Amino acid sequence: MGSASCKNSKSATPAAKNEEAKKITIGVFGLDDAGKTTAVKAIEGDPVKEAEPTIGTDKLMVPYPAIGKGKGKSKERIEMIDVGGGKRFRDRTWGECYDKVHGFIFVIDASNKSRIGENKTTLNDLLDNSKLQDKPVLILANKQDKKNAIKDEDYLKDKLEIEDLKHKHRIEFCTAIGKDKSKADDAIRQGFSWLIGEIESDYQKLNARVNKTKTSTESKSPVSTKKPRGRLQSEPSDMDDDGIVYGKSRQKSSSPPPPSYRGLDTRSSQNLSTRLPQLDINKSKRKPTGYNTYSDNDDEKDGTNRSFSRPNVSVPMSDRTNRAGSPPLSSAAAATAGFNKKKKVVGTGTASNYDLPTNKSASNEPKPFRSPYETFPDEIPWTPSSIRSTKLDSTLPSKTYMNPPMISDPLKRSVSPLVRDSKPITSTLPKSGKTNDDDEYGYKYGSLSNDKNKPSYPSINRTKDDDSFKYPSPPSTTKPLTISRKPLSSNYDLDDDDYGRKSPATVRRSNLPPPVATTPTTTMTTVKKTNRYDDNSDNDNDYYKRSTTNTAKRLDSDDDDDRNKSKSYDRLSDRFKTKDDPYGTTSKSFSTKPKSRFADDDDDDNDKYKPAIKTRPKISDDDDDLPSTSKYDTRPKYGNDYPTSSFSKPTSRFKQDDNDRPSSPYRSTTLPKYGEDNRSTSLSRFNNNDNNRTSSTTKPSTHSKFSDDDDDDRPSSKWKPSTYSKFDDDGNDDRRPAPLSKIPSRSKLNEENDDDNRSFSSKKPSSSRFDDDDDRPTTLSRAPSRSRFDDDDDRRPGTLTKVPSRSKFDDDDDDDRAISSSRPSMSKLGTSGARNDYTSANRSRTNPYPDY
Ligand SMILES: Nc1nc2c(ncn2[C@@H]2O[C@H](COP(=O)(O)OP(=O)(O)OP(=O)(O)O)[C@@H](O)[C@H]2O)c(=O)[nH]1
Ligand SMILES: [Mg+2]
Repeated sequence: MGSASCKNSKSATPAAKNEEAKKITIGVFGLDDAGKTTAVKAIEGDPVKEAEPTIGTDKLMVPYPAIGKGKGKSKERIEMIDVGGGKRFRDRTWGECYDKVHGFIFVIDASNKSRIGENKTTLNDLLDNSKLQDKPVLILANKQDKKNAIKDEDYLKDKLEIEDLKHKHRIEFCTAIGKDKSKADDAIRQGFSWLIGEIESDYQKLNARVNKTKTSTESKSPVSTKKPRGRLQSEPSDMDDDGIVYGKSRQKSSSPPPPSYRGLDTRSSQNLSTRLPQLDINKSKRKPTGYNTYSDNDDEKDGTNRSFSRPNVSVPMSDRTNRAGSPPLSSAAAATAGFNKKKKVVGTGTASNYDLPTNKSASNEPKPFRSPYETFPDEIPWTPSSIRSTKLDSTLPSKTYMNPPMISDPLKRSVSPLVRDSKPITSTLPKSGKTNDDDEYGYKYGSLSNDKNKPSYPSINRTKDDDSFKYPSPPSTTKPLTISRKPLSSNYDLDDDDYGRKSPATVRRSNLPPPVATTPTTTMTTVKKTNRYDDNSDNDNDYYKRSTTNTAKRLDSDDDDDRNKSKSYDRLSDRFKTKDDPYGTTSKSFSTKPKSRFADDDDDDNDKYKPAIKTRPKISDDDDDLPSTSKYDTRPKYGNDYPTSSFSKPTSRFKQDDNDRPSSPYRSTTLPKYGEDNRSTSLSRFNNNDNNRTSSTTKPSTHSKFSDDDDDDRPSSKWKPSTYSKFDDDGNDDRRPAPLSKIPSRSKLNEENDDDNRSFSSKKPSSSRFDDDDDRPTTLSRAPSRSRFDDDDDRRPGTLTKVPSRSKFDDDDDDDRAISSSRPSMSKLGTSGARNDYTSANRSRTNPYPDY
């Protein structure tokens, strides 16, 4: 049994001018997995139960059937051309065999009704082909051993649309797999005998055609001999080139065009024949993986349940898994197909190019969608916080947080935690108002150095955002402070002012001894904090936490700082100067800080800070929440954000929060460390003023002083308590992952929030922008605009983004009040209408400076 291509078979098929030397060639066609090879093996007298998928074409010699005219001529052999049924083969290699066969067999998997249409199309294409017309065809309805196999001839004819077929044909219902090793299925044998008999009956004519094609130029371009479909439709003539009358005039206006015409593969067999390298079956078999002849479209469409246990077969999985039997293409197969297809499309169609996709597709494993992120183990954006936190815990060394290098870092020592507060007056948000997290992060961290060159964020936008944040409620009369400030001073200015006022606490903080001792604590705190927020589902949570009544400003500033750390430095000095900042020292140190530091925050590249960053891996978990690229970068941002957010919460909450906090484990750890300093400071501050609180929180998280890690760590310890408590009360816990959230009414809150947000957004023109954010699942929404955060909230269950938005904050507060019984004062604010009241109340309560 030979295995050679059709072209090679020419030389192997002698001319049959002599009756004694008559040679008959039979083509065996059919879809993949139909049982062609199995049937051939049965005819050969070597039935098999499992045949290998055929790649390209295969040839073998079978004896004349025991019955029929051939009986007694055992010495002669019938050449069987067994073709691969995959679509790629249908399109490329089948046509090369049409003119070489005296008759053909079409095998159908009668048990696979899902492919009956494909069978119909394929069969009709064959019948329409001029090279096959007038040639007898044996249709084997195979796999009759299967219960669902089509057993009715009329039904099958109807499905195949061959009811009126005048072609010499016969249908046999058979089972090709070998039940009896000694002989083939009777139906197959009988059918094959019939076929041979028909060929022999018209052998001269048929053989003349075969011989003619051997010498004709047409044989070199099989498709050229294929009758155009239009001709078939327009010309009912059944006469072919040889004057043979076809049994049926096939006008199938309703039937789809042949595969090569259907545009499924624009590379028709003709084109492919000129473009593709000659298929080398042997070569293919020697190299099980990566057949050069495989095309993207091959077989992918063909579903199949076939299990390929054939060891030596090198058929790509995409080919094998799509055999008849499984109608739809599996997602994996589809992905693979698409993958291969793209690769194949690329290139000039040279042989080498065709090899590319094949070789690469040898690993037909579909690529993960986020493969680009795979390299960042910490970037699993939506990993359950519980897992992450656990991971962090396990990974966190107990005392390794004492990061000697960090401590030794003069910058970190010198920089006061308040640096965070010193924010650039001008924030640089993307002009376009991008809300894409990736962009944002990249903007912030990835290309921070480049940000300077970028156009600064329009002050108008920023003002809007700030306004929205600062004044969650309509610019109520109650708060002249916020209103007046808004126009008068930039957001940062406002912050500065707040700072200065809050500064008592802040000052104390700044005066606190260098973070040498606290640094480790800070780090640790950061980690915990991160976990906690991670639990809360990421950035959004952080924002949420921030989202206190008046926090908006700070959030904005924080956001800006995060984005434009480098810029902020430059402007810090100015800011402090103008603002009469009691932290001039801090500002100086901050300004003096090298950008590299920020760069470090951004990229972690800074060796200088790396020691401190040791804890980063942990921190990175926080980053996991962020789908965007910046793993570590995000952290500093959070750190900053947190402090800001912590702002609005009253001190009383803070205490509650400590108890209520789901992430208490961290707290306990962090709080003691910070200790003493942070707490006392923050508490006192908070007691006095919500704003102060914000400052306190923010300070620890200041970027400038602390590296990213530092920032994170610090703020966490201090601000956490306040933030937590607040959020807990507010119901921000809802955002947090389930394990942490203690608030039962989370869903409710979310809903309410969502509703509120919508309404709110609708009110404000800026909301549209945020609507856009809805589309973006990522956290970009950090932008101060509230609507955006609202959107984010909707999208991200546990995201931080909500925090900054005023409306949301209001909503949260309302919700919290309504829900949380723990805070009686808040409960009264339960309704949305109470927002204003609540806000005002907060202001009155929290704002120590009514004049503002
Ligand atoms: N149950 C059952 N399975 C069969 C029968 N004939 C073939 N098969 C199985 O169907 C699968 C495909 O058989 P093949 O002979 O390789 O089919 P093919 O048409 O040659 O497939 P390609 O070479 O890929 O075009 C194998 O697993 C066979 O064992 C049959 O009559 N009954
Ligand atoms: Mg086969």
